[in-house]
Amino acid sequence: MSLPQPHFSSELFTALRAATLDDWKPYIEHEFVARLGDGTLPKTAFLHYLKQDYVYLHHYARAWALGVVKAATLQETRFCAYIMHGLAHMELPLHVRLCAREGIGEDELFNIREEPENLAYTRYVLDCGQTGDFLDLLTALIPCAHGYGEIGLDLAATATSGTPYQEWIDTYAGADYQGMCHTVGKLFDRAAKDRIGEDFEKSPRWPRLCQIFATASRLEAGFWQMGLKAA
Ligand SMILES: Cc1ncc(C[n+]2csc(CCO)c2C)c(N)n1
Repeated sequence: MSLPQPHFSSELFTALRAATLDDWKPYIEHEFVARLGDGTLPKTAFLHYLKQDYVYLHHYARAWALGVVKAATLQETRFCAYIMHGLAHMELPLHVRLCAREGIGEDELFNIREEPENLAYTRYVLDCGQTGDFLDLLTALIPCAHGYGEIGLDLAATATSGTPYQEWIDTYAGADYQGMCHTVGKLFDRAAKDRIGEDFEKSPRWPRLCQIFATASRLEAGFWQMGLKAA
């Protein structure tokens, strides 16, 4: 079955996704995702994922902060600072609230032992930003942001009614999150055009961008698999 086309209207995302579909599909169609949709994902697996994700989001926020440093225009700086602020003050507190309902406090969250899959992914993204430029960094960040947008849309269309994960699905399928993906996609295209021109695939940097995008997608699939270990 072929995946539906997402609507993020980023030319570069669309091109990278098409070029690396063998790594993209196992992320988007992972068993963890399917079981969020049909409601069979054990709560232990979801909570394990959520606790690791708290630490993940901290490092992900640091990576957007690195974007502030690597930005070449004030618009890029402002945008990265805006996303980082949203992560620190909205996304992370949401995880804290979800975990608090299960009796897990924020101290425990901050001090959890990071799984190797989590360490690998977060530090890989930061390393892409440190060794590369703003475009390399964004290419490592996009599979996270856009992948969840695509998964949200897929699940909103296919989920079994009554799944306990409906709130999670609605968050990522919702207009706010989809709008954010759209805005990030526009920034991504602008950043690419400013650095490698309009014809992305002809740039000498294209193979490296594909490699970064595919690696981040594989690390996302690994993150889902890590969640299932607690099932
Ligand atoms: C492993 C992992 N990958 C992706 C996301 C999704 N995500 C991370 S930050 C953010 C909001 C701003 O981009 C979203 C949707 C996640 N939570 N955990």
